[in-house]
Amino acid sequence: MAAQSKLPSERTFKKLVKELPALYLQHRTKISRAVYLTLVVALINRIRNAISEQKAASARQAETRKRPGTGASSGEATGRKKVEINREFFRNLMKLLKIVIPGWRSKELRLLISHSVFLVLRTLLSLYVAELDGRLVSSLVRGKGKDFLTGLIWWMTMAVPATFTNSMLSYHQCKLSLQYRTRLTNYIHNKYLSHMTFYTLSALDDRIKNADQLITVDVAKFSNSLAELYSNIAKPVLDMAIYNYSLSRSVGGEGLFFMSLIVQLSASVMRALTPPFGKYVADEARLEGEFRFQHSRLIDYSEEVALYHGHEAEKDTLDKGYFTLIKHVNRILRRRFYHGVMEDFVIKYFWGALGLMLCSVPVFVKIPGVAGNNMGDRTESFVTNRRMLLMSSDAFGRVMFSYKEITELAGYTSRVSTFLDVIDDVQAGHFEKNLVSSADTEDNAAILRNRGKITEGPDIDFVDVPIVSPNGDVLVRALSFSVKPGDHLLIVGPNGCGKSSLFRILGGLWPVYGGTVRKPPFEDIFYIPQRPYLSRGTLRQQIIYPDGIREMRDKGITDNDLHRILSVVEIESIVERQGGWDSEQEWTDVLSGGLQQRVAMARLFYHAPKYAILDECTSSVTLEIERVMYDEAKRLGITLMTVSHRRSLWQYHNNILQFDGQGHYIFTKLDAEKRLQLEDEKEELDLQLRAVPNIEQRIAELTA
Ligand SMILES: Nc1ncnc2c1ncn2[C@@H]1O[C@H](COP(=O)(O)OP(=O)(O)OP(=O)(O)O)[C@@H](O)[C@H]1O
Repeated sequence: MAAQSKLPSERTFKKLVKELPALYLQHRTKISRAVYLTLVVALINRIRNAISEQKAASARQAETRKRPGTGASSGEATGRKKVEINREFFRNLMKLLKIVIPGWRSKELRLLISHSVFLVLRTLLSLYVAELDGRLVSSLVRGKGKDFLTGLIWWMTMAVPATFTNSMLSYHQCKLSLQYRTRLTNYIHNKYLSHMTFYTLSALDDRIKNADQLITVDVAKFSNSLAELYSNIAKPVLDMAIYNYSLSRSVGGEGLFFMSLIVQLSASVMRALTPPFGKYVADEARLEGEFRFQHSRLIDYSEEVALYHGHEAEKDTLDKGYFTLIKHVNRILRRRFYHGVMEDFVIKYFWGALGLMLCSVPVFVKIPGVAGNNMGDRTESFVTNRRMLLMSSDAFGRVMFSYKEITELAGYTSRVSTFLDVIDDVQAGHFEKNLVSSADTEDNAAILRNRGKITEGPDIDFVDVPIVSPNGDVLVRALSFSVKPGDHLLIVGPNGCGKSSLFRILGGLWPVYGGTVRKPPFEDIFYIPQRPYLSRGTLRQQIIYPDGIREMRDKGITDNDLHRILSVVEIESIVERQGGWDSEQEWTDVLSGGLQQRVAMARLFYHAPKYAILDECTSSVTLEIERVMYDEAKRLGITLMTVSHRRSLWQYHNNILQFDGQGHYIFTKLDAEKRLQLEDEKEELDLQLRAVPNIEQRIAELTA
């Protein structure tokens, strides 16, 4: 409907066409005729665009009507996808522009304005230089030495503002790119690091694969591309307008108009033949991200890979990633090559010939109102016109080339804005992840559709809460248990039964699909995993994480207190060994697994929360240290929730939550009777395990 309203009625259109010649003749000067003709072309263009938009809209309507039953033709769908500089691109770009230029008083807008002032200044200076050039050559041809010398002095004088302006332009462009990047990075960091989005994006959603690459590389490329595009478009457009206006004064508006028409037509053909560079760029960035990710994975797990001698397998994966990327880049290179040949031929040679023809107009045709036609005048006007024409065609060429740059910008725009959209979506609680097949059963699907209730209270209480993994696997249908202060809870069960998942729900990382979860505020629960997280920073920061030194001081804790905490877990010597509290190291490399677990326990004692979740966090320490840790935690009044297979830990807990790995569980008191039962179960399991080699031995005997 919107497209229809843009079209004039057939009657108005016919009337308009009839009146065109009469209106043209009413214009007396060359300039007003040129302006008039340009307006007519613009009008025709608008009508043409409106018609094609209307056609596209009706085709879309027809397709929507056709889709149920017959199925849409995929060719048309891909065809539409190929047009990347579409409404969606502009909508996304506007959204990003609002972030990078947040208001009328922003620094970015001020930079943009002063950039524009320098752009205008440079065009005016170039115009003056073109005229000066003509005058200089003319005075040479006429043999006027004094005029020539004066011209030369002016020429050198103009060099000062011209060179300053040029440097200012590149300075502004770089500064703008930097500003855009800073705004966008700040905006993304604020979103990405709030509401645990960095976790949900990678664990609960499949849409964004390499957030790191998006934030570090793609945002920089987008900012660069946007800053470049402004100077690559604003300046040539301005140049074209000013030079064409000046040219029309000496070669006549009609000549210029017909030349513009031919140029327009060839430009349209070129545009139609331009491959979708935007999509190529987006794909390339994605493949680059995947390749980088594979390398950073190798660095993260270098020790494990080295111990497995897994370098050949890793090399295969890396080579595959690299060749996929290079295959794509080569494809783009080939397309760019053919496109470059066409572009050069049309822009440099075809349009150059047209320009020469235009410059010859004042020589062969007497233009009314243009003074003098002797040798000197002709030379002056030819030199000036040719220079202006070269600059104007160069400007037009740059506008044409910028189409390619716009498509590249479209690629980055699409990646960055998709990233922001997915963040919004995920923060609104909507995830997209490949589900396991069991998620399709009606019961499980019903669970996935539901949402439970989360309330705050002094204790932990789960009532009929399902445990569901991010890929839709229902591990436990309805879990109920509670932990009151002082009720230390032991959680046991086979691998993958959902023990850690329970904590992910408690920590608010995974959605609650049903029932009710009551839990204390976030700062009252502290989590210690099997592989403790050691941040970048000083040794002190490892103990007080996630607090900073200011929070530590606010709490009235000193380095001596930290020293005392370390002495509980018997690692106070590391302070001296590692070069003091302020020494910075890659702590995961310099501390052994057991030391890292002790640092994590020290962290727990520093924070002394109401509840602590200990997820296999003492697996690498001796039984003696484990006892010290548990005694100290209890002394500090911390209620413990432990996941562990270690029998030695049973004595520290008075409740047990036991999963069977089949979706069932028992929540009961961990008294002497239960301990005996667990002992029996464990012994039976050990016996079964011990029987396995015997069976293997028997098979070997039989087959021998
Ligand atoms: N981010 C994730 N995406 C998909 N599935 C997941 C994710 N995290 C965990 N799971 C799945 O959820 C199930 C339960 O995992 P969980 O970590 O709770 O096991 P666990 O009982 O703690 O096992 P373990 O004793 O081996 O640590 C497993 O099948 C696991 O594969």
